Amino acid sequence: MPLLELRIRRKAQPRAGGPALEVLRDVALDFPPGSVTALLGPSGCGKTTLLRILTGLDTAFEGEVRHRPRRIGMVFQEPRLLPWRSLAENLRIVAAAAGLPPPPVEALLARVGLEGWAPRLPGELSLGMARRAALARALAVRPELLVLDEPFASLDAANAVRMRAVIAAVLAEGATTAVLVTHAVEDAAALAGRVAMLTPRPATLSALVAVPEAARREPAVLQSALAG
Ligand SMILES: Nc1ncnc2c1ncn2[C@@H]1O[C@H](COP(=O)(O)OP(=O)(O)OP(=O)(O)O)[C@@H](O)[C@H]1O
Repeated sequence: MPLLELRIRRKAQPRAGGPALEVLRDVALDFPPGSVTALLGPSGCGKTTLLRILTGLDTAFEGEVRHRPRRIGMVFQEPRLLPWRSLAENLRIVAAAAGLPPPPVEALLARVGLEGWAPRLPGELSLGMARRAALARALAVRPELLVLDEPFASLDAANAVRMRAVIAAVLAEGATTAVLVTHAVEDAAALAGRVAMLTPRPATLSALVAVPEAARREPAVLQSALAG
């Protein structure tokens, strides 16, 4: 995968009966192949909007995205699994849509701690399990780019720990370029190679720092690097 280049000059959201809301301004970011980037920023600053532009879900912006890969795996806060399809079918459908042969469903589900769940329906899963199923589905497209939007939001402590371990294992393989939106410096320190920090809206890039090795043990080190 060549260097993925994001160049947003301006992104505004139209608002009924009022001026458009300027969400992003002058955000230029390159994503080297195999890099893991955490996007940090205050609530509502435009992180999800940036992800939607990066992945091509939103094309109504001024700027361009160069070398967007063909196979992109996404995990949204809402798992968005097809409710009347088994987990196996949910995985097969995205792989087929990407023009891939049937994916190794059992192996993918085992990887996220859902062995034996292939024939079950999404409604039988807790939020934590559904989020992990959504990750298995994202992996079913053999993603060149993996996008994780607040993967730990609203999970109880046990499920968050489990999700962190699964994501850490996937990212450690280094097979994919990844972008992780999170509020937590601790998660950025544990999982990412670098952090892109956004300002309040209209969001622009305020810092881009490599995660210092010491921050893996002591996340406060990353906090100081971002502040400095
Ligand atoms: N479809 C839309 N129409 C109008 N406004 C929108 C739309 N989507 C997002 N917005 C607004 O754009 C701003 C940025 O939203 P976005 O979801 O990208 O922020 P965020 O940083 O991901 O937020 P959070 O951290 O709370 O998830 C917010 O003020 C939001 O209300």
